[in-house]
Amino acid sequence: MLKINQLHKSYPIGDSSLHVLKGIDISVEEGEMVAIMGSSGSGKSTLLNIIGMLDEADTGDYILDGLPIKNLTEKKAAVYRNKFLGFIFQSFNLINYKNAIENVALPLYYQGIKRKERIEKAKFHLQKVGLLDWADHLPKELSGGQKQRVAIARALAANPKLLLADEPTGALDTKTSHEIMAFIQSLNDEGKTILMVTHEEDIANMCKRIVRLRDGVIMEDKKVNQVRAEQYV
Ligand SMILES: Nc1ncnc2c1ncn2[C@@H]1O[C@H](COP(=O)(O)OP(=O)(O)OP(=O)(O)O)[C@@H](O)[C@H]1O
Repeated sequence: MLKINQLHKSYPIGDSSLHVLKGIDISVEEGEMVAIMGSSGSGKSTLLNIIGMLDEADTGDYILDGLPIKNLTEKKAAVYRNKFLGFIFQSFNLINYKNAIENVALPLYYQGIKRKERIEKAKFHLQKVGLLDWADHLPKELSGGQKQRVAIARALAANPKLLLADEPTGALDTKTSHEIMAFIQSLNDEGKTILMVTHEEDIANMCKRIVRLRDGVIMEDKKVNQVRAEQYV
């Protein structure tokens, strides 16, 4: 699914620079569910943003689904992003003035899909996350867990090969976190490849593999016995 070789990334800070990723090597196969952990500032989000083609590495190779991701025009990057990737964020990133179904349908608009089909597909995905009855509601009328479900439905709408999640349970209480993780696990059971950043050890243990970063290098990369979230729901 993806292969990264000797990835480096620095940010300019005044006259000097901050070397954030220092030679990352990682491969993720189709069907995996991987947690990226590490203390604050270790480079987790930077790595996820590069994998998500929201940012670019300085040096190193990144191959996504057989395609080398390097020096792409913004237009081409946007096409690949829409085709391959779905994003879930800690703060949901829903559009406040659009209702749930319009939020879910939005990525399909960027794929050039006609309105009727967009709404049909959005309905299907809202149903999948159990929120069809809430289709007409604005984000402010939804609970945190419901907002994250809408965000997951939106991430799934364009049928991405890889789901990227940055602290998807970071803004949720424990019970809701477990409900969301149970749902994410069910997506992985269906074959979706998932990569998530988390601070929480119990959430990471609900993945199948944990990669630990420290100061921009991978300290540990190991398979784990997946804890099923539904037992806590
Ligand atoms: N756009 C940027 N410009 C300058 N420095 C940045 C930028 N983005 C991140 N950094 C710095 O790079 C380092 C790594 O940041 P990153 O967000 O990847 O860490 P993280 O492991 O995700 O941390 P957290 O768990 O706190 O979100 C931090 O020191 C951060 O301040």
